[in-house]
Order: sequence, then C-alpha cells, then structure tokens
Amino acid sequence: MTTSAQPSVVASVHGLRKSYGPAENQVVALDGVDLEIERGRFTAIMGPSGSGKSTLMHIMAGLDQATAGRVRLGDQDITDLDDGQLTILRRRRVGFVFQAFNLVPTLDVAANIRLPFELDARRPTGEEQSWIDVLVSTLGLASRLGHRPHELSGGQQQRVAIARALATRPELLFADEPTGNLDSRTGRSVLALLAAASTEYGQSIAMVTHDPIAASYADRIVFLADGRVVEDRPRSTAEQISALMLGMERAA
Ligand SMILES: Nc1ncnc2c1ncn2[C@@H]1O[C@H](COP(=O)(O)OP(=O)(O)OP(=O)(O)O)[C@@H](O)[C@H]1O
Repeated sequence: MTTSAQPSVVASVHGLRKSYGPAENQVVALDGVDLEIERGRFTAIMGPSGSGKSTLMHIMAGLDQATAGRVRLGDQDITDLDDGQLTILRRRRVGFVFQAFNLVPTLDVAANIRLPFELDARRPTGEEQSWIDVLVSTLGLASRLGHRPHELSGGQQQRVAIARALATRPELLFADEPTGNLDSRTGRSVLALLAAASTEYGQSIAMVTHDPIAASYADRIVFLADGRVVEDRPRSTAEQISALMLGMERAA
C-alpha cells in the first residue's frame, strides 16, 4: 500500500450555521454542523425534508454562503471567498450531478461533456482527453456522442451528466438525488457507477438522498434532522437504513 501525502479529509465544515430571512421571522436551516467528508470515499447525506441537506451541500460546494462557521475544501478555507473566487472553485475543483441532469439541450453529448473545459476557456489536455475517452466507454456513451440530450433516455442523460462531472477529475463530486428521475433499475446502474468511481478511481463523492437503497451504495451515511447531524453510520443495508429512519421519525 502506498502512503498518500493527501490529507484524508476532502471537505469539512465546523460550527456551520445558516439562517434565512429577517431576525423576527428567521428560518434556521443549519444549526451548528461539524462534518468531515473523507477523501476517496462515497458519503451519503440523508434526513427528512427540510432537515438542511441541500443547504449543507450548497455551502460545501461554494454555491451558497454560511451565516457562521468555517468551510474547507481540500487544504483551503473557502468560507470568505467572493463570488468570482467561488465560481472558479466550482468550475475547477468540484463536480455536480443533479436530479434534473442539467445538460445543455442544444449541445451534443460530446460537447456537453467538454463544457467544463469550454467554460474555463481551455481544451482538455491529451491526458484529460484520454480520461474522457475512458469515461465515455465505461459509461456506454461511445455511440451517442453526436446525439442531443432529448434523443437520450433518462439514464443515458444522467450518465452524460456523470461523465461531464467527472471529466475534470474534481476533488469532490456532489450528487443531489441523482437517481430521483430514473426508474429503479436505471437508478441502480447509476449508483453502481458512482460507487465504482469511488472504489476504482478514488473519487470523493457526497450524495444527498432520501432513498435508503441509494444510500446503501455509500461507504458512510450521515443523517441530518433540524439542521444538525444526528447519526453517522458506516456502510449499511437499505433495510438497516430504513429501520433507522423509521426510529428517528418515531423519536421526533
Ligand atoms: N432560500 C431560502 N429561503 C428561506 N428558507 C430557505 C431557503 N432555502 C432553504 N430554506 C429553508 O431551510 C430549511 C432547510 O432546507 P433544505 O432545502 O436544505 O432542506 P432539505 O433537507 O434539502 O429538504 P428536501 O429534502 O425537502 O429537499 C427548510 O426549512 C427550508 O424551508
């Protein structure tokens, strides 16, 4: 086994608070969250509707700013970065996969996958193009490169979104209900791909989900309730996760 100089934590938040609205009518979305996301692992973030999952993910990904607390990505404290710096950080260091795929309808598959490079005003290097070729073939998209998103199935569109998100080898991939729009069989194949990206390529992944089956693909499951971390479990079966969720609902 080789020892890595990389720290084992890819992202962290400490004392994270986020509130919305004026003081007299304030909604507290995150109420003091401390969390470390481990490098090279697949972490699921679960919790009831309104528990703060999306808010946490958006702040960790530099899409939103904290009210209080610190946020780190890799070895950098990103808490006080301005909008321009956050835009560059998102473009270069994180990847996103959303429920709604978010592909550009006028671009073909190849151009959608290359988009992060275009937005950074550069072309993929030879090594990056080789990696894109690996992604395209692993994800079964080779015969679809000239197609537009509307010519693809939901599962194929999500695979394009995953290829696009992994193309720049992001330090951390964020996935928000990535299988929410897919039938269960296609959803499972997308989850297996994410799990393989983590185990085979060391990709760090943080995935928000409501679905115990989706979370069962992760190495670790963090549960939020009312803006706080209430459980933190290693890999579990869908049945164990469902039982835990039920127990938490009863206790609430
Ligand atoms: N822009 C906003 N303005 C006001 N309140 C907000 C805003 N965004 C989120 N909230 C509130 O913050 C709380 C946490 O929301 P968040 O979207 O993070 O929850 P969630 O766990 O992702 O929920 P869901 O599973 O339903 O997507 C909720 O009470 C929500 O209403």
